[in-house]
Amino acid sequence: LSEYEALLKLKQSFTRADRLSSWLPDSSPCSAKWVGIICFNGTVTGLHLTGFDISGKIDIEALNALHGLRTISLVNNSFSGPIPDFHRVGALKSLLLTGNQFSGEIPKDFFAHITSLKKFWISYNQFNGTIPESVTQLSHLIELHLEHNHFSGPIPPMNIPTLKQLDLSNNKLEGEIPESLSIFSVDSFKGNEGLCGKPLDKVCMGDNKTNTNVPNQIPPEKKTNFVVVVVLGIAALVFIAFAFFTCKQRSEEEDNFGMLRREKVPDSVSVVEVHVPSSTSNRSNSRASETSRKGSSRKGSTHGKNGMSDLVMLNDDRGAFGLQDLMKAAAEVLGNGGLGSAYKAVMATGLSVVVKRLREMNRLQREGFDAEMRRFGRLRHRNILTPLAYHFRREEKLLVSEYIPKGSLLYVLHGDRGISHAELNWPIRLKIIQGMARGMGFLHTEFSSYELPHGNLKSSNVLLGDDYEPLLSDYGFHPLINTPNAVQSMFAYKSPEFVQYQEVSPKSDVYCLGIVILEILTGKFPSQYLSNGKGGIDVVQWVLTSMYERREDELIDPELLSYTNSRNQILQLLRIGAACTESNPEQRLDIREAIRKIEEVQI
Ligand SMILES: Nc1ncnc2c1ncn2[C@@H]1O[C@H](COP(=O)(O)OP(=O)(O)OP(=O)(O)O)[C@@H](O)[C@H]1O
Repeated sequence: LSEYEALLKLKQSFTRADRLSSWLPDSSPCSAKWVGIICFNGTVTGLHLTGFDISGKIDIEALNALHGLRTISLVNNSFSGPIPDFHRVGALKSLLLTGNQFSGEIPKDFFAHITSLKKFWISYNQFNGTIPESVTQLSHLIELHLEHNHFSGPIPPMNIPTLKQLDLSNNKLEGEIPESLSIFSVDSFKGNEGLCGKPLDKVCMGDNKTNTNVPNQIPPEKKTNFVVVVVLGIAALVFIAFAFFTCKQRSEEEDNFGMLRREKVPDSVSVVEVHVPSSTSNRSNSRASETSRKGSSRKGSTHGKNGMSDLVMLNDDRGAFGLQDLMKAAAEVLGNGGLGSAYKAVMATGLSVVVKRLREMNRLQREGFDAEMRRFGRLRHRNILTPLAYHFRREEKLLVSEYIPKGSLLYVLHGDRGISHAELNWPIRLKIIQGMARGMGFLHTEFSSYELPHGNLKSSNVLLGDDYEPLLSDYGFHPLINTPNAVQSMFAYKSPEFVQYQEVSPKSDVYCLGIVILEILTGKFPSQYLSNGKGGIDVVQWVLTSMYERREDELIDPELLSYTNSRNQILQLLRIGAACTESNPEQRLDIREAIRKIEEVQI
């Protein structure tokens, strides 16, 4: 069977499929963009029929003929009966069946043949029986949603390190929660009367029978665990004390970065505006005023007076300075992003700079790192922030840029609703979008051989100049970072192609550009910026649904609604934003098309 024949066969097995009218004989599912079909390199990789009100049978033979199929979403439809033999469809990564009427038991070995699964959602169905033991074989599983079914019996001893989301709530499960799952919250288990053990406050008694809430009593079989915990605790304390003394010694011996180190940077905060307590600030200020010496670094110099490697100036548009000047400056923590922490430093000369400590950039040795930095230093474009200087040591890398007083687009758009936000009128928002697009075009030319010429475009990395001309920062880091760190810290790795296929390309930058465009037009904080997805709004999904339902006006930031004459241009840009965030990179605009369309929008 060819792909189109297989899909038409599948459609025939459905009893209500009114919305699949674009699935027509003799057309190609990928190039003719059949609704609900996701393609990659011309092959069908996803079947996303969410909320299509379809019922009937699911022809597994037909699905089996789609060799590239990796994700199936039939969420919120009306399928019923036992779970189909999805385990016969090869290499599935996501199987999402939430919100149907499936019922009966899941066969014992169901998961043994489908070990590639990363997401398995069957919540809000009518499944019963026990959770099959074979679930423990899903070693890549990230999300497991079984909530609101009728599962009974014990939870299998799952020990899956990749598991990030677990919801077993509102079933009839009983017995002790396996210790490996005690890290999940109470919500993952609530609504199961017979469950006991952590994180619930029901202690298990005897043969895994539950007891009422007696949290302070330690049952005999737990006493050995208790001893082990105490021993481990002491070992951890010894280790921490050792690490503390070693670090302290090292930092005193090695460098003079005491001032920068003294600031305590909060962890796991995506954006923070932290101000140094005034005592520290004053102390730094007074030190700064003691000195009036000139910068100690010259362009290309690498060693300061004390023999310690110094700053290398990349661009002396703002005058030369050295590490000594930085260390004597008044410093303030700006935030702790994925790539490291950022400090504002005001030097004695009055120049304010941002010093970014690059935490994860250990892929290149000195020469490679120098070469990349020199590339950055040569960049000249009105929408690009060219760094001023850098510092390289194996254990400490700093990148110094000019401080831009208005701050980032993120702050101006979602921070306090002060004057800057009021100034974000339609012409200025258009100017920001067009400037960002030009900056991206420039980077895609300059770094055309890079997989990700920017790699980390998001509103906190778009700084706003005095006249609201946007300046892109934190670009071009891809060659410097090892992949696992890049995955954690660069926004391009949140693109759908990475989530689904672990692939990134210059089109991933287009996805990031699209997110910022939608953020600017809707005025909403995109949930895509958060790693746990909690908070903000999934702007991509919201825009898709509202456009599909012809309710585009609700997408526009209420603060732009007074620009009634510009409604069409705003909608035109919303459509461009949607085309940039298209989940299939093949169907997504490429950067040149995106720039051309963005430039066409006139006030
Ligand atoms: N040159 C600058 N001028 C003014 N503010 C800046 C400058 N560089 C960064 N900032 C602001 O400082 C804050 C922290 O920056 P940082 O780059 O550490 O965080 P981030 O952008 O959230 O994360 P990432 O490390 O992924 O880029 C952000 O709000 C950012 O907008």
